[in-house]
Amino acid sequence: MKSEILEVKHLTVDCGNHKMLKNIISDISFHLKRNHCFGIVGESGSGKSITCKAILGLLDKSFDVKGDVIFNDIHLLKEDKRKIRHIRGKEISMILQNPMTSFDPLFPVQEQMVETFIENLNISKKEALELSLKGLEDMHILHPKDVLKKYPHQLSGGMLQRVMIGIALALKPSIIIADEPTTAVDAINVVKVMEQFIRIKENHHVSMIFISHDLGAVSKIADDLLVMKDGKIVEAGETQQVLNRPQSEYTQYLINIRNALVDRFYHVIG
Ligand SMILES: Nc1ncnc2c1ncn2[C@@H]1O[C@H](COP(=O)(O)OP(=O)(O)OP(=O)(O)O)[C@@H](O)[C@H]1O
Repeated sequence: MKSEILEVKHLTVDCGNHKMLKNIISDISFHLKRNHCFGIVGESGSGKSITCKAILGLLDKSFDVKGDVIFNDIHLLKEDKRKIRHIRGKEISMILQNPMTSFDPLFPVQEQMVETFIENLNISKKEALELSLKGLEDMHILHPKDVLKKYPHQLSGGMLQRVMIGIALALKPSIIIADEPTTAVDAINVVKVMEQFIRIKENHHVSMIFISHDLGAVSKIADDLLVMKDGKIVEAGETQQVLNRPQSEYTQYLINIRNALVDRFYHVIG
């Protein structure tokens, strides 16, 4: 078995038509090792989300995607849509920035979890119900039976995100892609959501791509790091090496921002 579970080779994304073509991602290559966490960091607009959407075939026709994305010997950019949909549901789970957009506001959480599990795991309704409860228990969510009966708007962003992580994990994917999973979460829940991710990394056999503009958050969890700016790779390497001996001015700038924030935090709390 290869040590890399996902390889991205020379990924390039352009947007628009022949009259006005805008390059968004330029020649990105990296690989995700099995049971490792790969962090992608960069400021807003650097191309982190478009990179992940391109990998998963989630970009619409206005985008032109070139390069190779190889998951377990399957060339994702060349496969037919049905197979990709199956891989996306079962093998690669994505956790989005805003959990509210992942749920249908009209149905209680339980119904949506059960439906997702039946569709992706081919199990009975009773088994799907049991798995829903277990999914929330695994996330250390208190009163899981009550939470299951709630509609999405009755839960906080942080709670919904933890439900989302519970669903993603219960599907037992090979890869989890988390795109800024703490953006829509309040400060107290950010810690809880980060704890869940660190626990997942330690206890579950899952490979992960963790995307954030926050170098501090990424560095807590990622084994390897890729720094992006304007759709290009600025720097890549083992996380500690990148943090301790940054080779580019831009990475140093991100480290300085992070250090200034930490200093300010300790100043405020005395
Ligand atoms: N639908 C679109 N059409 C055209 N350009 C787009 C579209 N979506 C994103 N872009 C452009 O692609 C570039 C990368 O955007 P992307 O959302 O990947 O950045 P990001 O690093 O994920 O930032 P953020 O953290 O704010 O989401 C930006 O310049 C953005 O303006």
